Amino acid sequence: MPFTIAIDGPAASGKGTIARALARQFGFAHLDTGLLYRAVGVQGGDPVQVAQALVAADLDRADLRSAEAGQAASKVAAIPEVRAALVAFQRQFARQEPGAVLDGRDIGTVICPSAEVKLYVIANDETRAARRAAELGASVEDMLAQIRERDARDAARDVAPMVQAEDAILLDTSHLSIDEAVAQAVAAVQAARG
Ligand SMILES: Nc1ncnc2c1ncn2[C@@H]1O[C@H](COP(=O)(O)OP(=O)(O)OP(=O)(O)O)[C@@H](O)[C@H]1O
Ligand SMILES: Nc1ccn([C@@H]2O[C@H](COP(=O)(O)O)[C@@H](O)[C@H]2O)c(=O)n1
Repeated sequence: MPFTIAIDGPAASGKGTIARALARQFGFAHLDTGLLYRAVGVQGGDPVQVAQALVAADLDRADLRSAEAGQAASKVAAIPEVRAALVAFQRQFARQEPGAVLDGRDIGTVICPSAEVKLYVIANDETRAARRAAELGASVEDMLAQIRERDARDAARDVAPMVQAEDAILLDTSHLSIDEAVAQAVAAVQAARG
């Protein structure tokens, strides 16, 4: 049986950093599911048709990490038919042996509700904005406004809103270095694996 790690949380909280580190540590595959919505958001045209036609190669576009792609993603992510079109791809990915790490907003609640480990990664708004600003070379004020707008939209949508799964472990990275955050996540996975 594949071992699945589901990591959710708001923008720039450190989900992807932790997910990549766990995948490396345990030899698992990793999917940053935000890339699916970013790829749909940047392509233009009818988002539902774009989502239905999405292939893995679409996730390799160089412009998907931009702040604009993030904003576009959170708008198309509120469309139920877009989300429905992307479910099979994510669940198929999660079925890999020996395991997979998926990070996003609804992995522990909707995509992989039976995941062996669920983490909900948070950090305070100012910390997240500062980290994202440093990453993208943008202003902290702009990033703060954008992540707040995105979080509000992601939490308020009717279908698969961003919410902590009841059985998810809360990991607040506000005052943790990357190494400290990863160490806590590794410990949670090791505890679950026995
Ligand atoms: N504990 C930490 N301490 C300092 N910087 C961190 C920490 N965790 C992550 N970062 C940095 O913060 C930025 C955002 O992290 P990351 O991309 O992992 O967040 P995310 O939650 O996956 O974001 P998104 O939801 O937008 O994909 C990156 O530049 C990353 O290197
Ligand atoms: N499982 C997911 C993953 C992402 N989204 C939406 O995509 C936006 C971009 O995601 P990042 O993780 O790359 O920041 C995000 O703001 C969500 O709107 C989603 O809905 N579900």
